[in-house]
Amino acid sequence: MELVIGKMGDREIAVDAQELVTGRTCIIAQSGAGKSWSIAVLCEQLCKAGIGFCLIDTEGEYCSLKDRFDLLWVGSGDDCDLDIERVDLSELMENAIRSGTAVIYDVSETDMQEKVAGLATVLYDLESGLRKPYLLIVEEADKFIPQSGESVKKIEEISRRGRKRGLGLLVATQRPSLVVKNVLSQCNNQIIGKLSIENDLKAVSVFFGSKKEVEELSTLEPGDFFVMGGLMREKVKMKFSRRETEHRGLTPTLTPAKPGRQKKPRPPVSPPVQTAAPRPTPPAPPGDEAIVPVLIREEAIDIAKGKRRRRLPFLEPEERIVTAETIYWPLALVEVRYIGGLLRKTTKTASFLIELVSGHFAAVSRGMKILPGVAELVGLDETAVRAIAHLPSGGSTLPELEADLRQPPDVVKKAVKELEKRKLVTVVKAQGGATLYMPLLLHELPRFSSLRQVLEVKTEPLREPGRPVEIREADLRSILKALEPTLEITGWRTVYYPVYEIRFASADSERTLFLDGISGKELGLPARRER
Ligand SMILES: Nc1ncnc2c1ncn2[C@@H]1O[C@H](COP(=O)(O)OP(=O)(O)OP(=O)(O)O)[C@@H](O)[C@H]1O
Repeated sequence: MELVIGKMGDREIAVDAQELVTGRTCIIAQSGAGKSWSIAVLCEQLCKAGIGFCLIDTEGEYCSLKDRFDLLWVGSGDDCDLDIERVDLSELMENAIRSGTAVIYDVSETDMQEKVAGLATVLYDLESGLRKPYLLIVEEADKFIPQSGESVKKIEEISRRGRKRGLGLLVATQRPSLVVKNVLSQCNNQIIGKLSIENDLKAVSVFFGSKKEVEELSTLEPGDFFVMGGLMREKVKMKFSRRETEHRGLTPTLTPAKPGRQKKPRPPVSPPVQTAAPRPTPPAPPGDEAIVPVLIREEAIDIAKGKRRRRLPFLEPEERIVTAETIYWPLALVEVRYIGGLLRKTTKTASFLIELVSGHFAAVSRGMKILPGVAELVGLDETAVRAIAHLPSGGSTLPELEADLRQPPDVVKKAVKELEKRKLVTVVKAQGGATLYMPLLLHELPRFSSLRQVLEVKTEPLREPGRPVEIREADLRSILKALEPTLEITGWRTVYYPVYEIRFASADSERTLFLDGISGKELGLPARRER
C-alpha cells in the first residue's frame, strides 16, 4: 500500500506504508521548516488508510487531527478523551494495536520523560506478544533520546528490536546532532528538510552522497524535504501536501475540541478506560515569556572555542573561556500610532522590536539581528533628542536651532552642551566666524513608516531572571515623542531572548562575547561592566 504525501513538481510522491509503519524513520529539519506539518500529513494519510499509530505530542498541537479523523486523544484537561494521569495504558494500547486505532499521546502538560518511558515500555512489551504493525511517533526526539543526558532506553531498544515485533519508530528532531547517534544510524528511512546549524548539517551528511546536497539543505523552503531510504525507490526532493486538518504548530497550548461536531463513532476500546475527571483549571498568571533556545550550552562553548584570540597563527590561543552563561535578554515588541502621510493628516501605525538594555532595534526570525535604533539617544533629555534630530548634516547655529525648536536660548544651550559631552555633536567655526553645531550620530534615526516587525516565534514561560531592563516604556516614550511629537505607544509586549554570555581571559585582559542562542552567531550587545 502506498500513501501519497506530497509532490515533486506535478508528480505525486507516495511512500511505502508497510515500510513507514514497521521501519525506522527520522524527520529532521530546523524549527519552522515544516516538521509538525509533515508529521500531520503522514498521520492524516495513516488515518485514512486505517493504520494504527501513537503520536507523542510534546506541544499539544496535533489534537486538530480529531476534527477529521477518529482517533483517541490522551492528555490533560477536560477536552481530552482520556486523562493521561488515570488511563490504564496497557489496556488502552492493547486495544489500540488490535483495532488499528490512532492515539495522540499529549504529554505537553505532564512530566514528559516519565510518561514517554511508560508508553514505550508498554508498547514494546505488548508488541512482543501481539506482533501487529503499529507505529510509534516521537516528536522532539532530542528531549527523550539525547546524545548527552538521560535517555529513554526503551526508545533506543525499539529502534533496534521493534521492527521484528511489528513496532515501527518515527523520530522527529530539529537538532540531529543532539540525538543519540545509534538511533539515527538505525533509521533506514530519512525525511530531511531545511537545516542551517553546522553541527546538524554534519550529523545528517552521512545520509547524503554529496557535499552539494548537504549544502542545499540550508536553502530549502518550509515544507521541502529530501525523502530517502526504504520509503521510496529513489531519493526525491519534494514538498509535503497541504494539510487536511488545521495547523496549530504556533499554538503551544491545548486547544479545545469544537462543540457539536458530527463524527463517526470511534472504534471500540473495551473494556472501557477511565475518563478524565473534571478538574478546575485556574487561569495562569501572565508571566514573562522567553523565546526557546536552539543551541545547548556545550555547543555555545564549542563555537566560543573557535573565537579565542591568538597573537600568532598556529600557536595555542592565549585566551581561556572563564564562564559561559545563558542570559535572557529583554526585548519589547512595541506598537505605535502617529500622524503621518504626505499632508500629515492620516493616523499611521508601526511596530518594532527594541532590546531593553541599550536601545538597539532587533529583528528576530531564525536568530536575532541587532539594528541601529535609538541606542545613541538613550539617557538624553527630550530637548537634546529634538536638537540632534533637527540638526542638518551641514550644521546649525544656536539661533537657528532655537528657532527650529521654538525654545529659549538657555534651554537650547543646555541641550547642545549635553550633546557635546556625549560626543554627539561637534563644534565648527564657519567662515565669517559663526559657530556651527554639526551632528555626529553614527546611524540614521529610525523612520517609523518603515517599521513593521512581527514576532512569530515559539515562547515558554521565563524560568530564570533575565538581564535587568534598563529602558522602560516611559523612557522610550519620551525619546519617541521627541522624534515624533504625535506618536503614542499603543502596545508593549516584553519577551526575553536567549543569549550565551562567554567571558574570555588571558594573562593581561578580559572580554565578553555574546552568542545568539538560536543561530550561534556573535551578537553586538553591551557587556555588563561596560555600562
Ligand atoms: N508543506 C507545506 N506547505 C505549505 N506551508 C508549509 C508546509 N510546511 C510548513 N509550512 C509552513 O511553515 C510553517 C512552519 O511549519 P511547522 O510548524 O510544521 O514547522 P516545525 O518544523 O514543526 O517548527 P517547530 O520545530 O518550531 O515546531 C507552517 O506554519 C506553515 O506556514
